[in-house]
Amino acid sequence: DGRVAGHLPPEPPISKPKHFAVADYVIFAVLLAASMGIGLYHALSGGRQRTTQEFLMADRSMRCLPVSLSLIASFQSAVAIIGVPAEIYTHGTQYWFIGCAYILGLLIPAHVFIPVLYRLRLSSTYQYLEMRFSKAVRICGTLTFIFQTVIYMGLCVYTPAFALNAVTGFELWGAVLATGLVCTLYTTMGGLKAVIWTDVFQTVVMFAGQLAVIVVGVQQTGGVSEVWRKVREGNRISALDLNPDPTERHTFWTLGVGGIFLMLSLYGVNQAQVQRYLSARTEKEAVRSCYMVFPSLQLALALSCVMGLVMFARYCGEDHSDKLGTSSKDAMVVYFVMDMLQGLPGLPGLFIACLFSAALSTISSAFNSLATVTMEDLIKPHFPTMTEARATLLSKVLAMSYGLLCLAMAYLTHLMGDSVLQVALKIFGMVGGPILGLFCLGMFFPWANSTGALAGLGAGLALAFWVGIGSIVTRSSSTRPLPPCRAVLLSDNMTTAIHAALLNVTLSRPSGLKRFYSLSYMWYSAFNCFTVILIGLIISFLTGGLVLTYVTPGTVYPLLGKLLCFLPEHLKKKLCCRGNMEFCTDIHGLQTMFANNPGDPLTFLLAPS
Ligand SMILES: O=C(O)CCCC[C@@H]1SC[C@@H]2NC(=O)N[C@@H]21
Ligand code: NA
Repeated sequence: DGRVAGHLPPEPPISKPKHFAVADYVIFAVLLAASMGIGLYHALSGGRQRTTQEFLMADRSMRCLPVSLSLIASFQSAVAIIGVPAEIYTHGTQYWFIGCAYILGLLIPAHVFIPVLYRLRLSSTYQYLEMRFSKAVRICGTLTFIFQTVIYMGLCVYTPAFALNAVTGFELWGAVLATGLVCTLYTTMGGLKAVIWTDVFQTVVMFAGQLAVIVVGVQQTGGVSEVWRKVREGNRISALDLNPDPTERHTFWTLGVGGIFLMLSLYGVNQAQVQRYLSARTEKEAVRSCYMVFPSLQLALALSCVMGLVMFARYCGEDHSDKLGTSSKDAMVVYFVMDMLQGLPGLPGLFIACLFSAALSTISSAFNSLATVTMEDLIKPHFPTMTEARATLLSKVLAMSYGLLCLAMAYLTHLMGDSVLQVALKIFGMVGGPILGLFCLGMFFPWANSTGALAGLGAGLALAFWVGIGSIVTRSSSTRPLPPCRAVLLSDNMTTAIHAALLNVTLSRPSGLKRFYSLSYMWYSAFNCFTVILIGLIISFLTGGLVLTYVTPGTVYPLLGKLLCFLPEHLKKKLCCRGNMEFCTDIHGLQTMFANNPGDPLTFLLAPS
């Protein structure tokens, strides 16, 4: 075709996207106004947010559809909208395998965590820790959650503003302030009802914005087949990578298995999600809402991955950081969107609305849950006589102050690394993992006591931060990006020769501590969860033996009984896991058990100290 091998026709020069048209600002303003409207509506309707039951728990009256859309919105923010396409653009579609983690990652919360937590009729999920262990464990759990959420919130506020500013000069702190204030206002006025219904609206806007970018992007890149060809050429379609090496950043194991623990820490025990489950009118509605999350989460994942592929087909993996003034691929995603949508009035505004919807719905969930746990776990226990009016007012003041605090945190997270997706996943792994471990220790190990729980949490967090900070400091978590697709077109045998040469260059395998730091951050949740459980059991054993301490009814899940469900009933009784959720829950029952079968293998474990 007249082309000399190795020379491709030059890519059309990308013109710097223009600033926004009026229509774009109008769409963005409509989003903020609509969110405010929903907040105002819930402030003036229903019980007018006069009680904490309504303000923090939506009167436990919600149906499964809004709850499920709100569950998606909580952990699908601008970080995913921008970070996932950047991930796919740079490293290929390996990340898409995290979708496999959504199956068990939602089934276990639906059938293990929700039944236990719903039947205890909690407001804060950390009340569970006091019922199962002690007040000290509850306080530590709450403080850990607050720490995690404040940092995560900062990241969620900063991401859209930073990316927009890098590409379009969109006023950075003006956007952060506008987002933060609107969000604080409607959350403070309308409580959980407003947060859930604005989440529903914002999730719809989020999907619409991503779809628009994909449709326009495919059309402007020459159609689906052209996109597919370019993506294949640039080998961005990753094959199933079964490499068992835990330091390999993204493989089927780190995403599909490690991702399950990440999902459990978010959809099983995270206050923002548990509060939504508890706001459902019945346990069945709560379980159904958890099931309904699955298709929407897969859709969200697919949209952001396809967006990354279309972006790759457009720019072929080249680096345009010179035009952007920043090397982060996250900013490049916004550049791609503005490049696609410019000249289509209103569409850039739709994408901005999509970005800020994703951010708003996560930030509002975050600091509504912060206000709830601060109120329920840290304040109410010390002021039992506080009147409803004062308690609700205080909750509103808390929501406001957390909103302002997150603006302050915004900048800190920017320093944590270049890929926002990676920073978010690390935060969840480092802090969410140990909290998950604490709940698993309580629910599945009746022998664990509060000393063990505290020691386990402490060890888990210490190890988590050692690995996490270590990986950031030694920058051992960044992986080489795949080559752009404009690599010189080589004849086949030349390519094979080069691959062979590359393969026998043994990559410098990190050893010892360096290898420890290069553990994939997708394993942080699992690794930290198991650390908490292991240390928790050992310390429990050392501080009280495996004597069964009194366990509050309903706080233990008969995991043993369920796993051994194939055993005949009398054997299960011997293994001391009776019926549903009432595992050896009363001293009398314990003594009866001794009396009935003195010789059984477990008795010495249960002998009164
Ligand atoms: O988007 C964010 O704010 C956080 C990044 C994604 C967090 C995890 S990834 C697995 C699960 N699926 C989601 O959509 N969010 C969570
Ligand atoms: Na969101």
